[in-house]
Amino acid sequence: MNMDLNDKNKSPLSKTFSYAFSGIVHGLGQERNFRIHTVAAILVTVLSILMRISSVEWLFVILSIFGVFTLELINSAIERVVDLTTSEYHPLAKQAKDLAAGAVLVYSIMSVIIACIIFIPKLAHLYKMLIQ
Ligand SMILES: Nc1ncnc2c1ncn2[C@@H]1O[C@H](COP(=O)(O)OP(=O)(O)OP(=O)(O)O)[C@@H](O)[C@H]1O
Repeated sequence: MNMDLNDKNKSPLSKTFSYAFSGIVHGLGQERNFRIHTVAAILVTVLSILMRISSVEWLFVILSIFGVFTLELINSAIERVVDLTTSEYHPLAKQAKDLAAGAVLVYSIMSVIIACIIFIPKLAHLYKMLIQ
């Protein structure tokens, strides 16, 4: 409630940004999966720089990284809404959480496929050069 009073002087746009930003910070702080995605994103970014990937490849890497983060945030939001609705076991609560988790998994699988398409040929080429 105090936060709402303090925020009265802010413009609606800056409020929107600050709420969205606090959601991201909360996700990073509270969600284990979010931290795993952050480590993976840093590793992929470093590998992309080292491998000097093309602009088009960067677009796919960026879409993969931001897509997983976005879906993970939506998944966390759905988990909280479900928990707010019921603390009892309910088949629909299970379906809602499993569907949201499934969405993250589907996108993560796509991201891994993209990473394989981009990096396996480059790593194979590097390996060939090293053993020659
Ligand atoms: N109220 C509920 N009713 C029925 N099943 C539930 C309920 N809450 C959770 N579950 C089941 O337990 C699983 C784990 O739920 P939980 O809320 O612990 O999320 P989680 O998988 O730990 O998510 P994360 O690791 O991202 O925090 C859900 O995917 C769902 O199958």
